Amino acid sequence: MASCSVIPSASSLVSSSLCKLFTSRNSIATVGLLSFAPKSSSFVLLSIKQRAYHESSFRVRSVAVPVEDVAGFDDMVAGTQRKYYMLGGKGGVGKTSCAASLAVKFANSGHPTLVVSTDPAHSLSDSFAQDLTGGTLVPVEGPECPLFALEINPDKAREEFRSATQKNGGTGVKDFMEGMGLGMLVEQLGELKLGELLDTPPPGLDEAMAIAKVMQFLESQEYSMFTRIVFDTAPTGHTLRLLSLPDFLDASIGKILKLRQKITSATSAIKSVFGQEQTTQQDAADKLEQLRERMIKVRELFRDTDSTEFVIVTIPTVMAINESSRLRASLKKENVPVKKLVVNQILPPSATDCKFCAMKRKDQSRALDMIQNDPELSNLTLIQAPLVDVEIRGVPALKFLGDIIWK
Ligand SMILES: Nc1ncnc2c1ncn2[C@@H]1O[C@H](COP(=O)(O)OP(=O)(O)OP(=O)(O)O)[C@@H](O)[C@H]1O
Repeated sequence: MASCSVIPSASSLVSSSLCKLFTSRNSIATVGLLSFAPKSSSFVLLSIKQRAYHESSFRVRSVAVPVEDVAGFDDMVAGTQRKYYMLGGKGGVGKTSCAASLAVKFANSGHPTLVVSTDPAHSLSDSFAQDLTGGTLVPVEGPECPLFALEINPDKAREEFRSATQKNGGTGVKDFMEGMGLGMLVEQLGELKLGELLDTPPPGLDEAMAIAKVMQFLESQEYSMFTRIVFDTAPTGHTLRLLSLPDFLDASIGKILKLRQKITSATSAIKSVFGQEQTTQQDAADKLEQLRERMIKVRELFRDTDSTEFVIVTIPTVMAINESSRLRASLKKENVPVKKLVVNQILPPSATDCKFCAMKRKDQSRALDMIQNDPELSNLTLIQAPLVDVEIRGVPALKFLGDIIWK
């Protein structure tokens, strides 16, 4: 009977690829093993073994895959000037695992590092197996240099926008325009799409606000120690909307503010009579201006080739590769620097293959060929990451994955 290579036999374990997960005395470790049931032709979760350990450590079985491609980690780690890495791609391909493993690797290489999730569906806490929620910087236990994590709450960011654009909890364009002292112009401003902008904040805004918030944090002295910032971004669709958002906001807000300026200067004598109201209007205008400036900073950050790199993460399937190709094309159009493509969850090589694995491997190999022939992807540095047989959770497991991917 063909054996399934996803479960390496004991003899195939290579000592250098063993990962030690440190657990406290008598702790419970859960190890999930994937196996193949030839008769049912499906993967089954063979066993979830709960083991009580008296030792202070245990070993996770893992596959040894030769990684020929080099990620250029020496370049990534060189220098102490601050660098930003944004990891993005299709949903579920392993963005969080790759981002968290990169952050651990940076921290273990001497860089005080911050890893940030701007994905509305956060999974950093799950990935690090620590509670990182709360919207503030939380220290991650384990790495040699300080590693902090931050899960930005997109609802809060959205709320901030609403409060900046809506006066006294009111809704709608009219309230807002009145709040800005522009009530009389509501009818004439249809072409600015203000309704869309103010009532339903544009998609991508929460992500942009989240990134802006991080940059705000980083400007303060308190956070100046971080030399590497790793972003675990939301799936492709959000990223694309995020990229086009600053221009949209810049244009819309810019027009509103210019208009307001004109009217304010023309009627300043009358306005000064309403001292209090003018202050409120000024507050609203200041907040909008601040938002516009932040969005411009986000746009600049994404395009700064000296300090920023966007890393695309994918899996070897036709759908994921097609999406990555479109993402790369959009990033190129927006002048966002991309050099690397991580192809995650590649089946490890095997001398003996079950039918399912053989088919799967063929399929993956076809998908990998697609990358070689894709005009958007073929010139990127290809980093191949294996599918490992346990879920990547916790710092030791992330270190293990990071040492395979980031070389
Ligand atoms: N190389 C790998 N080998 C085995 N499992 C993996 C690997 N990479 C990721 N996984 C697992 O795949 C699942 C999804 O990974 P992850 O959360 O990193 O993806 P994601 O792209 O961030 O997802 P989302 O788009 O939902 O945020 C997780 O259970 C993770 O442990």
